[in-house]
Amino acid sequence: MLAPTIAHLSFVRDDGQPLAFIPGQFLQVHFHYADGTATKRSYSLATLHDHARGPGDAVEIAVSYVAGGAATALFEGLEPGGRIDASGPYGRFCLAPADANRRYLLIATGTGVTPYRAMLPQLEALFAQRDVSVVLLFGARSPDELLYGDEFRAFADRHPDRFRFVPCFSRIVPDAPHPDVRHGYVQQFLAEFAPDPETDIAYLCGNPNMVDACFEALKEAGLAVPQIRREKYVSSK
Ligand SMILES: Cc1cc2nc3c(=O)[nH]c(=O)nc-3n(C[C@H](O)[C@H](O)[C@H](O)COP(=O)(O)OP(=O)(O)OC[C@H]3O[C@@H](n4cnc5c(N)ncnc54)[C@H](O)[C@@H]3O)c2cc1C
Repeated sequence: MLAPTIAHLSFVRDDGQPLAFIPGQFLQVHFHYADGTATKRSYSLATLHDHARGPGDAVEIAVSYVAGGAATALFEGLEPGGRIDASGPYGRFCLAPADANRRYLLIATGTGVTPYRAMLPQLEALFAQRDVSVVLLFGARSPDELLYGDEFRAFADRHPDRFRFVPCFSRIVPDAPHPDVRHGYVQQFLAEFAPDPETDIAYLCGNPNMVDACFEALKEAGLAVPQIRREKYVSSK
């Protein structure tokens, strides 16, 4: 468990092949409702590619349990070694290396942060190539819901001039928080980072209300729509 109601699940393909994907993409899990109707749900790939080893990694996702949810029931019933059907990768919520931006504003709530975990090795490679910095604003209710928080903090400590990790807790703030911790919703703190159409590209991922609120705030700050990339976690049922 990554958090009280969020599981990190790791799979391998039946055929033993790696799943080639671009960080930011998702896969779709296929299953049936009790009446036999086919359905599917999407999950962002959280896998950290090890560039030295190549794309031979497990297929990792973070699943937030939704009360009464059909896919939630599927995952809850899954034993270690159990199998699911999935297809992918899909999606274009990916860093575009050709972008000439100087800063990425990466914004997420909940499991919406998983694409950014997958992007860390790519960002590290980018830091070596050009003068680019990153601010990761991550909204969670409480410290125990800060998924992969230790990994993001360690990455920020390794790249203090390039990567800022700003956890925003809406309900419970930790005792003796890191100076970058904020109390409130992510959209409340966007202005603090002075979004700038001359330098920035923003990525928004997770809760649809958060994505819409940040999208509007970034447009007001002058960013053009192509500078604001969005992935809304809506159920595809
Ligand atoms: C591109 C994309 C990527 C996604 N990536 C992830 C991911 O990495 N991890 C992840 O956990 N989810 C992710 N989602 C959401 C995921 O696909 C499912 O929608 C979610 O897991 C709920 O599925 P379910 O079958 O359990 O619930 P459903 O049977 O679809 O819904 C049950 C009830 O819960 C409500 N509901 C659905 N989702 C939520 C929610 N998030 N919060 C509160 N109520 C809800 C529904 O309106 C419905 O009333 C992603 C969605 C998209 C479109």
